[in-house]
Amino acid sequence: MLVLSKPADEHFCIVKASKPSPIFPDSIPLIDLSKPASKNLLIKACQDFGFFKVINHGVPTEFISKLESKAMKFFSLPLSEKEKAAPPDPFGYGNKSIGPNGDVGWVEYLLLTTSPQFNYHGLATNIGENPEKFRCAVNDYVSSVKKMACEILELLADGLKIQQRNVFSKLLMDEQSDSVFRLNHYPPCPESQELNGGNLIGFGEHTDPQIISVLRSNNTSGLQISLRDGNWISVPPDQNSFFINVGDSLQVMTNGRFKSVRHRVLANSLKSRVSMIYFGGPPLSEKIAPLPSLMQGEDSLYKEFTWFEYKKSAYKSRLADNRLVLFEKIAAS
Ligand SMILES: C=C1C[C@]23C[C@@]1(O)CC[C@H]2[C@@]12CC[C@H](O)[C@@](C)(C(=O)O1)[C@H]2[C@@H]3C(=O)O
Ligand SMILES: O=C(O)CCC(=O)C(=O)O
Ligand SMILES: [Fe+2]
Repeated sequence: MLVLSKPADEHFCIVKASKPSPIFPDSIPLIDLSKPASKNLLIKACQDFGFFKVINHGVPTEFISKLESKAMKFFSLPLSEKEKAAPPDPFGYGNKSIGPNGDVGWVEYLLLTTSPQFNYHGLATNIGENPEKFRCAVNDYVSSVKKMACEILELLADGLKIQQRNVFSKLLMDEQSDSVFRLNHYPPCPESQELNGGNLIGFGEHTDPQIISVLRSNNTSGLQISLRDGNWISVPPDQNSFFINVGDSLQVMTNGRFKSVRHRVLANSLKSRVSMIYFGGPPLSEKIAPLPSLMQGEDSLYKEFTWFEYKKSAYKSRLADNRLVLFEKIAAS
């Protein structure tokens, strides 16, 4: 449970929506991974939105429900217990505070690395149940979701007519891949309804810095994506599907052809939301640059940098900052 000393709106950011955010279920691209023709739809979705929903994804329901119930069990522990796995520096339990630079939201979370070298010491002992079982549930889920993410990345490489089909997926498959896994819990916030047309922020607007993010939530709404015109649209929840975000690194590798999507989560006044997100990232030493085969006749829009450099810079930024700006080449006038 989140415990507050003052009313929620004095702690958190309220976003004013002049009119209720539209829900456009039909406009969110839907990709059926069992259909080979999905390739072209995928490319279009990454160009137009940087966001889409996948069905027939092959992730066993059992892995999803097992991990979700373990996550719920963890989040329902007394705060003093959960805090034994805190602070998130960067991995561990976090509550209201997101990142090191003052961002806050109506959320509590567990942030974990997917690295096999990571031992759950100090974290798992405080996870509220058998640490080995928890670790297994995370590993089963993450391996399966990573496989799906790699399939999507290979379809994308194909769709872009890149010869090396695994040009993106190999970065997630690399032993040194710097990928992250996050469990978020947004408790219901009854005050959120009384905020005079405003909405309490659960997770503030941002783009994900990695290559690709795979998000699954329970059946509670809250996720919104920003369209190119700046309008926010609500994403209807669907616990049987996955939502995919293009991350900043994939935007750079495609020289801006694919767009990393700005998104946020609003607190729900009645229901609690639980989400599980896999952030597929490259090894720290990997150079993030537009692929030469996508650049025929084009100049790179970005300066050269490694994932380590980008991550270091991202972790100095606020959630809502446009982190890529610092890495853009200034266009010659
Ligand atoms: C404020 C921050 C939190 C964040 C690191 C950052 O400095 C900027 C990006 C944030 C983000 C967004 C996507 C993922 O949830 C995350 C784990 C990531 O890699 O970048 C978070 C970071 C975090 O919560 O530590
Ligand atoms: O919890 C969610 O649904 C999304 C959270 C998110 O965008 C993130 O953790 O980067
Ligand atoms: Fe995100």
